[in-house]
Amino acid sequence: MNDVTEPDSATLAERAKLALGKRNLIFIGLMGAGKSAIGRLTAQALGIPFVDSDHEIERVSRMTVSELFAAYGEEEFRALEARVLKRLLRSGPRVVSTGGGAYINERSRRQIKKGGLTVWLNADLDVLWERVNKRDTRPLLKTENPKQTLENLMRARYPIYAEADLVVLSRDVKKETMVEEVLAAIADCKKVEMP
Ligand SMILES: Nc1ncnc2c1ncn2[C@@H]1O[C@H](COP(=O)(O)OP(=O)(O)O)[C@@H](O)[C@H]1O
Ligand SMILES: O=C(O)C1=C[C@@H](OP(=O)(O)O)[C@@H](O)[C@H](O)C1
Ligand SMILES: [Mg+2]
Repeated sequence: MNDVTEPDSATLAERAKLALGKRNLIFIGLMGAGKSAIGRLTAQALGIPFVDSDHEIERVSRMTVSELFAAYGEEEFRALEARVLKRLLRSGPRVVSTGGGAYINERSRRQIKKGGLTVWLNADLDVLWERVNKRDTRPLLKTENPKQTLENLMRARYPIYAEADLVVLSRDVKKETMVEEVLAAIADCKKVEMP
């Protein structure tokens, strides 16, 4: 028999890394989708650096995301986020987890699209809610009815997230399973890296 029928001896992570090439892998999606957690584990599996844009924003500003929203408002936060993302995406390959609103901002979205391969962690409302209601670190959810706010954000944002190169369904399975699905999506990605 010829080579075509032989099993691929390279591991999933190796195949994903090869397919990614020099591009960044950029996680997008709503709060609670798992961008920060799954992004970090995916970077480990790929053996490339990881950075979370919210952490980087907090590091350079020496303020938390909540403090930034309270002191300067969302518009200023988005401007800072766009500047930070531009710098983080300059060289690859690395895994970049963004905050949920980054891809919704036109300027950041342009940079993200230019900056690498995007993967949308798509999750349903109950999964997201179960995860985000345990913490109060998300200023946009400090409303009278945060679950309704989350649902409104889903309606407004999901058509935009859908522009991502890859989509993986985020749900209550082991994080390692999520990572494997992300790696498989990258490895199977037909979009060829441009030189
Ligand atoms: N597959 C998963 N199973 C269980 N918990 C998860 C999973 N993915 C993420 N989480 C948890 O959900 C919470 C939100 O995840 P996080 O990575 O902060 O999301 P995001 O950065 O998209 O807002 C964290 O406590 C994280 O550990
Ligand atoms: O959805 C958003 O607009 C935001 C999501 C947050 O990040 P996570 O998606 O990692 O929670 C953080 O950037 C900020 O609170 C705003
Ligand atoms: Mg996050």
